[in-house]
Amino acid sequence: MYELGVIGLGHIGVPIVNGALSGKAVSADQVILYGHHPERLEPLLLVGASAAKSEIEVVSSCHYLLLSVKPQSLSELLPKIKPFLRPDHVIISIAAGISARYLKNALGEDTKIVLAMPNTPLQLGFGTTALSRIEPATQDEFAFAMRIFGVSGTAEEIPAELMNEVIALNGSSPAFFYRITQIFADRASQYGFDHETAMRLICGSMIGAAHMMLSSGTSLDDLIQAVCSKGGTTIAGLTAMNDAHLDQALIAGMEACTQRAYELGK
Ligand SMILES: NC(=O)C1=CN([C@@H]2O[C@H](COP(=O)(O)OP(=O)(O)OC[C@H]3O[C@@H](n4cnc5c(N)ncnc54)[C@H](OP(=O)(O)O)[C@@H]3O)[C@@H](O)[C@H]2O)C=CC1
Ligand SMILES: O=C(O)[C@@H]1CCC=N1
Repeated sequence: MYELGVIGLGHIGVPIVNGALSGKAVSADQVILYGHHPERLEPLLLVGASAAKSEIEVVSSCHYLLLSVKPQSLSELLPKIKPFLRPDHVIISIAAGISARYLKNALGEDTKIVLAMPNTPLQLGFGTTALSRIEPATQDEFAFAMRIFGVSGTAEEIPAELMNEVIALNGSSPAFFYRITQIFADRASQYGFDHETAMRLICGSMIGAAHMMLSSGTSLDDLIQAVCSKGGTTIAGLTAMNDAHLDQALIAGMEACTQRAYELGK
């Protein structure tokens, strides 16, 4: 019996397994994998994980089952695996919008579930994952899931009712931040900066600002004030951004992200 089985090894599945192995949350000989693209599994097999020939083989031979397929693939996958589930199985689902109710309707009322929303920076050890324990999964089982993600960054327990809303905060937000950075970088290149220099300056400022927000003990208002010299450049920039409806653009993005999660879970 393997401790961790994984079905679906794509953009996020592979880095989750990589991180869990290198962070020693689970040992490679305790991991069995099944994905549609065998070449993506190869680096994981080289370090000692096992490959299954089917979804059923994974389910039949693991305790924790990480589902990292797209939400749209679950309607086909869940009925396939249901006959092979045992009461001790713990399903760890990272599928955006897929609630515990959806999973229990498909797999059975007593299914042990952990919902998790990770993000891709976990591939560099800077992930932030939000997790929720669903009864009857035990605290020890939840702790295992927390470790799987926590070794690749940080892991936070959140209420299950907020799993869709958290996607805008961590799951999808890296892409929002990349897009904002792209806008800054494109403008910087028009000013004459080479791309690499601009990226170092912009991203370095983002990292510095993030540290200030998390560790300086100063409120967001006071941090903003400290940058805004009276009559200076920052207040001019912020005023123009506010006049161009920055708040509305970002809030609309968050709302569309959350709305899509609810649609995917129907
Ligand atoms: N990408 C991200 O940043 C994040 C993604 N998520 C969630 O993670 C999940 C995966 O997303 P992502 O990695 O981006 O998607 P990908 O499409 O990159 O990966 C999913 C993989 O699962 C494969 N797959 C589908 N059905 C099966 C099956 N029955 N057996 C084995 N493999 C299967 C797909 O193969 P095929 O190519 O044939 O479809 C694909 O390779 C989604 O539910 C998403 O909501 C959560 C947080 C962040
Ligand atoms: O875009 C998506 O649907 C997934 C979920 C969060 C990040 N990527």
